[in-house]
This record gives sequence, C-alpha cells and structure tokens, in this order.
Amino acid sequence: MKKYNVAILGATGAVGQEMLKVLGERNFPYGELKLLASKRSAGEEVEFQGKKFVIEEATENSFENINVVLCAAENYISEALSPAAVKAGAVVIDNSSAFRLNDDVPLVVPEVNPEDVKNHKGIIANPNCSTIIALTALNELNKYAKINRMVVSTFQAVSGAGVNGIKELDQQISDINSGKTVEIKTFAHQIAYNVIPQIGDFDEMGYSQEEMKMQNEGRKIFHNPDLKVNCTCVRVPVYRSHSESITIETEKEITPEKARELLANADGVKLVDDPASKKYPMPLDTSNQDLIYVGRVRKDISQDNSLVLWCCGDQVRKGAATNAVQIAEVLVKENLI
Ligand SMILES: NC(=O)C1=CN([C@@H]2O[C@H](COP(=O)(O)OP(=O)(O)OC[C@H]3O[C@@H](n4cnc5c(N)ncnc54)[C@H](OP(=O)(O)O)[C@@H]3O)[C@@H](O)[C@H]2O)C=CC1
Ligand SMILES: N[C@@H](CC(=O)OP(=O)(O)O)C(=O)O
Repeated sequence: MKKYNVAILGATGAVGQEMLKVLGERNFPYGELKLLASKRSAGEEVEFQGKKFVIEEATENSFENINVVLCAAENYISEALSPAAVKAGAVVIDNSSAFRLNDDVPLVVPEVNPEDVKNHKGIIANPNCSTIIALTALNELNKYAKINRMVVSTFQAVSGAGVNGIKELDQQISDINSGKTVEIKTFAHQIAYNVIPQIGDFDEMGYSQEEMKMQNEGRKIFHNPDLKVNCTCVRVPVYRSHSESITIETEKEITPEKARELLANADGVKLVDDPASKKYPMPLDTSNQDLIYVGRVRKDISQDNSLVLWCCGDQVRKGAATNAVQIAEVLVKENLI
C-alpha cells in the first residue's frame, strides 16, 4: 500500500494531539511522521504506536518530502508556514480560519461536499468547529428541502479555546474551591460556574467573529450563497463537545417524522430523540468520538416550514482533527496527493 509522509503542525495542542490519535485509529497510511510545534516544545518526546517521536520546531524548511500537512495552529502561524509547505510539494489541510473564505481554497466537510477537494491548489481548509457540527447534522435535511435560513445558539466547550482553555477552567474551579482569587487569562470573564456570550471580537453590527462563521462558511459548504444565518455563540464551563440549538426554515415543509427518518440514515449522525425517556444529546455522552448526535426534533410553532433541533458533537474530534484526517482520506482515495 502506498504511504504518505505526514506532518502535524501544532502537534502539542488540543487539536494536534487528537490528530495523531485519529491517524492511528483510522489506520491512515502514513510513512514518515513529523511532529512540529513552537521552539518551546522542540525536543519533547511523544510516544505513538510504540515508537518515540521528537517534537521539532516548525520552520519554512520543515516540509521537504512531506505529502500532507495537518495544520493545527493559529492563523498567523498557518499564514507564515502553509505557503512554504505548498511550495515544498505538500497539501496543507488547515484548521485555522486564515484561508477558509479564499476562492481557491476548498472548505470541506467530507459528509457534505467531498467533491470540492478536487479544486485544491495546495491548501484545503477545515471549517469552524461549530459549523462542521451543524452542517453534518443538517446535510440530509438540506438535501431533502433546501435550508433558506438558520437561527443558531451554540454552547461551546472550553477545549475549543485549546489547551489554555482547559487549563483555565481547571484552575478556576480549583481556586474557587480553595478560596483563592480567580485569575482570568484566556476568556473574557470567569468561565467556572458561568456562561459567557462572547467568542471572538464583535463587529459593528454586534456579531462576534465566531458567530459570522456559521453564515459565511455555511454558504460556501452548502453552495448556497443566499443562506441566511443568525447565530449567537456562548462559552460554557464544559470540557469537551459543543452543543447547538438550531432552527431551520426550509423551502418546503419537513415534518418532524420525516426529519427523524432522514437523520436516522445520515452519514456521521446519530439520532438520539426520545425526550419522554429523557434521551437527547448531551456533551458528556458525545465526547471522544466522531458522531454528531441530534435530538429534540420538533416543529417550530412560531412559523411555517421550520424545524427546531438540538445537536452535540466533539469539536476537537469531528469539529477539527477527524474532519481533517477524513479530508486526507478523500485525497488518497481520489489520488490527489
Ligand atoms: N480546539 C478546538 O476545538 C478547535 C481548534 N481549531 C483551530 O485549530 C488550531 C489549533 O487550535 P488548538 O489545538 O485548540 O490550539 P492549542 O493552543 O491547543 O495549540 C496550539 C498549537 O500551536 C503550536 N504553536 C504555537 N506557536 C507556534 C509557532 N510559533 N510555531 C509552530 N507552532 C506553534 C503550539 O505549540 P507549543 O505547544 O509549542 O506552544 C500548539 O501545538 C487553531 O487555528 C484553532 O482555531 C479549529 C476547530 C476546533
Ligand atoms: N473558536 C472555536 C474553536 C476554533 O478554533 O474555531 P476556529 O477554527 O474557527 O477559529 C471555539 O473556541 O470553540
């Protein structure tokens, strides 16, 4: 079997560490494996599949002989290093938001628009985590009856802000329980025992950057430039898995029964919808795996052709690492690397 040399850029981060796990779990046919991070982590050892790997400092010269770069670093790092990786002949699958809306960069959720990878020019973008979760959940409904409008509220786990987000919740809980003063570094306010209706900076309309991604990226992935989305993103003191309350308005009616039938057979989705038995998706049940759980499916009683649903998914997995590895698998299958 042909092997592909893989580099993970940001290998010590929340997403990078998960990428390594997912490569192993899905038996991705990797040959050479390079783990890249900042100078701070260079020299650290990581054990993977019985072998020791040493973290290297990422530089423009890190990508010789690499076929695929799984990039899990901030925008400015991806902007600085992805072009060098492409120049060296690699395909970059980028988790940052740096290139997502560029015309020559496919933005791909493999369950929804895998064919878009064909137009890549070296960089393929992984969408925003909440957007991946919502669109995976909605794909079959959108195919049955085009979605014209979405109203979304997200409840986003602290790991969405990386390893520092996890540390901050841990630290604040421990400080509060031992009567110490709470320190705030990563989030705008105390996150322990709180919810914060801000993820990213606000624009002049009052929407945060994170909130606008659902519309801007959703339009590109669904190939629907007229899709209208109104989104509110909230950080909650949950470690893993984002939850979303979603209302969709469709071009023709989808009854809740039909929606459940479509969701029960949707790729990447698990229907958990039995409220009478207290069964619905919750982050504690959806973490460390890849399915997007959907439930609480019901008619929107406030307007026609509208449905309300609730979904949860592990944003470090399907919302980031797994989606990226799935894109690499499409490239392999289509002989595009
Ligand atoms: N967390 C999530 O759920 C999701 C994250 N994303 C996106 O994925 C990317 C990574 O996020 P996440 O894993 O959460 O972040 P983390 O903060 O957990 O990890 C950041 C990674 O970037 C590395 N890094 C920092 N500075 C440099 C540098 N100068 N050169 C090379 N590498 C560097 C860090 O290495 P070191 O340890 O050495 O500092 C670390 O490996 C971001 O673009 C984020 O927006 C997308 C979807 C979901
Ligand atoms: N901002 C998301 C995670 C993320 O990194 O998104 P993006 O890749 O769109 O910046 C969160 O905090 O939960």
